[in-house]
Amino acid sequence: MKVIISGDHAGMTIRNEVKNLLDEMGITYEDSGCSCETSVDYPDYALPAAQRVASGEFDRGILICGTGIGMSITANKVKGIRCALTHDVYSAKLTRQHNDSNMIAMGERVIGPGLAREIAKVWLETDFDGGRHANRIGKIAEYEGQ
Ligand SMILES: O=C(CO)[C@H](O)[C@H](O)[C@H](O)COP(=O)(O)O
Repeated sequence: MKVIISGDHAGMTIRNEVKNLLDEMGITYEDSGCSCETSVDYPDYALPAAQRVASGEFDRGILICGTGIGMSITANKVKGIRCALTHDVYSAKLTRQHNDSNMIAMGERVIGPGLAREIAKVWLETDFDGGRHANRIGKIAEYEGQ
């Protein structure tokens, strides 16, 4: 699995924590987030990351900012992206099983690095259930014109 991780100036600590996790799990990743000496605009980081997941260059994407909300809104504008805002482990698991989410977003002003790591871990390890959920995702794709 290849993962792209990105984020703005408000998510540096969690971004680094998740990168440690990816290293420990032996997962190949690219960090396309800001270097963040100054304040930046999250769409400039969320959009390219989402496009690179949608194109198939990366299998999954993880976005980190202050709340996760702006980055998830942005990523979901890209055709083929199912980005879930996840601040608990249960949702992280279910969004893989039911939504086949290919991206998640988390907010460093909402949760701490320990929880973010657990969320990312379960999300990376959980498979899509398919079945009735595939039909539902198919309806989203149909709307997108895929
Ligand atoms: O929603 C957001 C991006 O997805 C964020 O929470 C931003 O990180 C946040 O808006 C940045 O706020 P700041 O006051 O400019 O640091």
